[in-house]
Amino acid sequence: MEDDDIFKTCPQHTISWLKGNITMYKYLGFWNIKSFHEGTILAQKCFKAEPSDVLVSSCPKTGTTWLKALAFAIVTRDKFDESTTPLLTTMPHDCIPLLEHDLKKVEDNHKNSGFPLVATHLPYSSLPESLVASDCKIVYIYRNVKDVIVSHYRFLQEATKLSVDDAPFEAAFDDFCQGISWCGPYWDHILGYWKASHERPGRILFLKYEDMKRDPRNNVKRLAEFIGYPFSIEEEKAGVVENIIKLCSFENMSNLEVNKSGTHRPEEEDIAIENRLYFRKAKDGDWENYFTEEMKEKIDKLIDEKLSGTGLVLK
Ligand SMILES: Nc1ncnc2c1ncn2[C@@H]1O[C@H](COP(=O)(O)OS(=O)(=O)O)[C@@H](OP(=O)(O)O)[C@H]1O
Repeated sequence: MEDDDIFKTCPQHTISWLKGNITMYKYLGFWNIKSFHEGTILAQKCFKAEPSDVLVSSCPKTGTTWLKALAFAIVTRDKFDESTTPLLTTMPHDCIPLLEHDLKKVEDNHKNSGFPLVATHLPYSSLPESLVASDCKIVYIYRNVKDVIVSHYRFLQEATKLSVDDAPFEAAFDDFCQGISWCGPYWDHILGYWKASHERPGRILFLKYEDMKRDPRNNVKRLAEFIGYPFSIEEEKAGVVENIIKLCSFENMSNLEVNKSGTHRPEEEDIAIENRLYFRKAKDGDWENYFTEEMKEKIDKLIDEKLSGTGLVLK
């Protein structure tokens, strides 16, 4: 089937709380805008994984930007230090190519640079076959569902330049609960990777946003070790772990000029986003400022049902 025919026949949803500014399509079980689905199809057809690839994966609004910054700083620390790293002048999303959008850049890296990091928001079931069949390492970050709902809502509301009053949170919450969110259903996205991690132990590292905030040192060390760039004893003594944590901290990143005034993908009208929108509050529990008691009960019940027996906690 031609790509255009696929999108004529698959379910679509024009987001009412964004005044119809965004239409999402449900393809292979997950919601996204058309251009990212098209990029997915291309990656599925063409991408050939290399054993050295390290996939940095997430559902949007779960800590992707932070994880990308950390992974980039870890992998490039032999080349750059805190005063020379590209992270000072380039926003983290522009430091790691996105599989479903920047395939050519990923392929160039394979040929020319040996840079191992590849980012994706793809659900596990949509990953290109060669990647699933390979032994590439996958790092997956996730976050409590209530803060993801608020982060998702505020990001799209700001990106579409609507005021909070013009974009009712209740409708955004209802869509999310129906699974209609960027790369949603959120629970299915996580469960795909979670189940795969049990089928292939040692292949997928799960990092929880809240755990990383509570204990960045241990989690950054786990990350570095897992992706094959462990810190030496000398590096630890010299404070390299702490320096990377500080460099990638919300406080530091959100105050860099590039992240205050730059734009991500400025040349692409449909997805150009001001960098500052990727750095909002980074507070655990901001959901309490948005949720009614009823909403809290509804999402807790839904997540209990969806994750029952899996061992995952998303509250
Ligand atoms: N460095 C750092 N440390 C901790 N937290 C950070 C950092 N950078 C971004 N953020 C917060 O992450 C939330 C955005 O999630 P994502 O980066 O996954 O968004 S996206 O998928 O890339 O659009 C969003 O959370 P909310 O503030 O709750 O909306 C960002 O503020």
